[in-house]
Amino acid sequence: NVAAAGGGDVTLIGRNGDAMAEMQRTRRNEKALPGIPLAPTLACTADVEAVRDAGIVLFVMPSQAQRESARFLAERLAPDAAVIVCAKGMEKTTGRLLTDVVEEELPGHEIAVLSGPGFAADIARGLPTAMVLAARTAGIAARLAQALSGPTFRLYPSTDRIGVQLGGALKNVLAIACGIVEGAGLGDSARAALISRGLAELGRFVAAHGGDAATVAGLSGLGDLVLTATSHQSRNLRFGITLGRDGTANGSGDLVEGAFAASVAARVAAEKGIDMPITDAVARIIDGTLDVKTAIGWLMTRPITQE
Ligand SMILES: NC(=O)C1=CN([C@@H]2O[C@H](COP(=O)(O)OP(=O)(O)OC[C@H]3O[C@@H](n4cnc5c(N)ncnc54)[C@H](OP(=O)(O)O)[C@@H]3O)[C@@H](O)[C@H]2O)C=CC1
Ligand SMILES: O=C(CO)COP(=O)(O)O
Repeated sequence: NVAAAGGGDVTLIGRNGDAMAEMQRTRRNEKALPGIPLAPTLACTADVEAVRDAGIVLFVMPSQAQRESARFLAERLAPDAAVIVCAKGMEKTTGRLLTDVVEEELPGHEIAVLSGPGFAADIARGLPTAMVLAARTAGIAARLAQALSGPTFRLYPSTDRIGVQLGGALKNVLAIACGIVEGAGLGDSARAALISRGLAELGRFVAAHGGDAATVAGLSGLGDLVLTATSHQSRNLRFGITLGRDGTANGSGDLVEGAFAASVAARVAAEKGIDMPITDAVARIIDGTLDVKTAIGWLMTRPITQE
């Protein structure tokens, strides 16, 4: 919707033929964006061949579907098409960054990443939103940020693809942690502590992967963490609230990217020797090997160190 509102010629390709035909006809997506009109210039189709004409392709499918989608589209993309990863996560089976995964499947294409604070419904309504577009070079990032920005959607270019995408992936884990704190009734002070100590461990994770730790203080890091740790629009926060309140959180049917990211980040952190106590606790609470009360006791009684 945003890209279309910015004046671009935009086609939304989905795999469900009936749903795409309905969206094209009614100019609504009542399931995902109830009551919000689609931009008049947005075309909706299930015909994947439409991707052949695209100069910029946004990959908005969930993290764990990025590789198979890239593989499926490889033969259909225009040779000079740039791909922008919009999912927030890491590949669960390999622990790899999504830009690396997609690059592996689509050699020769520019692979960028879009991340930061922005709920789909807010963006589609035309509420003011700012996010980050990270690419391999400053020139490519500036070109893509310019192409996708519009009057209500402002993109800041960056060259830190690692920091930007890990900010998006790990803020989901920290949003789950903040939800657990809320659901368990542990108070606003605990949430503030989690946000700032969570940001510290996110910075360590980014630096260990070769990204810029300073990136986490920006939109895709602190910005997105503040949004999803405090707004009940966030699926990750809601998942955490249920977990903190009921001790388990099965079956909302929502996509909860942080549940995948927690286990993969905890595993990678253990392998690389990165200190990630909050992420580790969230992963263990989700897999049922740690209860919330024990986790809090464990986090609070760790050795006292410099902030
Ligand atoms: N929603 C939001 O506010 C934001 C979401 N994101 C990120 O965007 C990503 C997607 O989230 P969101 O759109 O909310 O998720 P949804 O679950 O709402 O939608 C996912 C879409 O991806 C499609 N899909 C799922 N699996 C596949 C597959 N294997 N191949 C092709 N298409 C597939 C689904 O198709 P179908 O309908 O046919 O099942 C559906 O249209 C996540 O990584 C999320 O973190 C980032 C910023 C904001
Ligand atoms: O990433 C998001 C907003 O920036 C969406 O968050 P949730 O996936 O938690 O709903």
